[in-house]
Amino acid sequence: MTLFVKICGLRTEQDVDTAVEAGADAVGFVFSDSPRRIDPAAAARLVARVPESVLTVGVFRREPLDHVRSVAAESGIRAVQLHGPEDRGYYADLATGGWTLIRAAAFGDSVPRCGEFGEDMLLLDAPVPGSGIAWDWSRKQVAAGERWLLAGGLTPENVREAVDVTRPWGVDVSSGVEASRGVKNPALITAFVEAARAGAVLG
Ligand SMILES: O=C(O)c1ccccc1N[C@@H]1O[C@H](COP(=O)(O)O)[C@@H](O)[C@H]1O
Repeated sequence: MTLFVKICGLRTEQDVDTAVEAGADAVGFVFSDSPRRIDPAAAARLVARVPESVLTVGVFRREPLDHVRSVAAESGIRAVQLHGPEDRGYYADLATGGWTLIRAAAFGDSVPRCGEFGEDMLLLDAPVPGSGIAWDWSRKQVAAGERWLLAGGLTPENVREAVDVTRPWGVDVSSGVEASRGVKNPALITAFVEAARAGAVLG
């Protein structure tokens, strides 16, 4: 099994092409308040460049359901990642749209289980998403074998150790592959994907 790698917060053609060529499994576009925010029309142009084999993910934080549906439809993304307090009804509604669902839970929340809200993947993140601040990964609460992604403060330098310690199904990064806040560095994207998969022993 290969480690699933998602590169998030992409805003340019070069970002997308670099992530795809590096072998990322998923690319993310942020549609909520963030230095990485992108509008749905611009995202649609980038989504069109992404091969079918790579999952396109829209990232939302505390947005109304109708807004998420409308942005997801306009941009053409295939997965929705939610960072808010959405309830099971919210997930059930989105599931009818056919999107792959990713539920983000902050470290420190009650012990999360992948699928308990109907999500397809669970993302265990720092309390402030997209901050680039790492948390104590050794205290991760997700059971081995679940479809979960580790996120929060990952970089090309620390991702290997983080994977060895936590044995996630996948990893997700934004700040750690940037030259400055909101601006990706292609060399760091490539280095991150390579480092994440180098000698991985997965649980
Ligand atoms: O990146 C953001 O600005 C963002 C905004 C709102 C919700 C989620 C956001 N990013 C997610 O945060 C983690 C990665 O964070 P880091 O920068 O690598 O520490 C990842 O799940 C992004 O999708």
